[in-house]
Amino acid sequence: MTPILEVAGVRKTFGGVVANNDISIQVPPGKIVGLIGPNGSGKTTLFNSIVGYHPVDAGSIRFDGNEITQLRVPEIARLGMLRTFQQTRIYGLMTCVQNMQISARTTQGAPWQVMFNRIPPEDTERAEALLEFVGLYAKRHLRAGDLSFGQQKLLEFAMALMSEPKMLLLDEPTAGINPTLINGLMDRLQRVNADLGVTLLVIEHNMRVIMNLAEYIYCLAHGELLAFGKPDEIRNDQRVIDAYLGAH
Ligand SMILES: Nc1ncnc2c1ncn2[C@@H]1O[C@H](COP(=O)(O)OP(=O)(O)OP(=O)(O)O)[C@@H](O)[C@H]1O
Repeated sequence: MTPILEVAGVRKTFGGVVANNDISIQVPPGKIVGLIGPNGSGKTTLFNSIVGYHPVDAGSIRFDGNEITQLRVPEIARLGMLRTFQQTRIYGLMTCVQNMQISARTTQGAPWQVMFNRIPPEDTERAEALLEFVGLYAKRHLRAGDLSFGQQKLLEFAMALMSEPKMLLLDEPTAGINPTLINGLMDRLQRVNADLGVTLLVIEHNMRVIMNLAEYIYCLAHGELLAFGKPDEIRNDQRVIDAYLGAH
């Protein structure tokens, strides 16, 4: 099966720090793939390279049949790939619905124009349906800044779905989420994948979550690709265990 995302030999340095060295990963369409590794192993840097946040030093990145190595964030987003963040990026003074409307494909101009422009009714309908999907419908008219951190992450996830992406890169979706809400979030991620057909690449430190969610897992350590396999293979891989325990 042709991968929807193909990263080949990517290298990214910051001054003397080699954050990613010769990283190659492939994500098949319609799958959930995990990206794990100890703190500082280069996971977020790889996400940033993939979505065009910064140029890479070497290597190539292809998405959905397009060479995207030289493209920047808005162009890659238009092709259907978005990322979410460890720390949420929402507009705290705007309501949940307004945050959603900003993320709609049809919205033009600066975010605050959402408050003044006529919003297509279908955008509002879709916004409310997605807020329902993530369990925030009752809070749709509250200011986003008044939500808990976990709820803000759900809002950010719903915002990412507003533009009907083909693929989402999720950076620690369960971090900071109340443990009792984590199962509900996992269920929603699985439904987005199965029902909407969105391919997911997920950075996650919660091993229970990623082992249950992902069909395949890549593990980075010290900026290098350390291991790749099914969850059971990764769980039992001595190199992975050593990397997490701090052995070199
Ligand atoms: N903008 C930057 N400038 C300088 N160094 C950076 C920058 N971004 C990342 N690094 C360095 O690159 C390395 C990889 O960092 P990165 O954030 O990609 O790791 P990570 O695996 O996502 O870590 P965490 O799990 O803690 O989020 C680290 O040594 C980090 O300090």
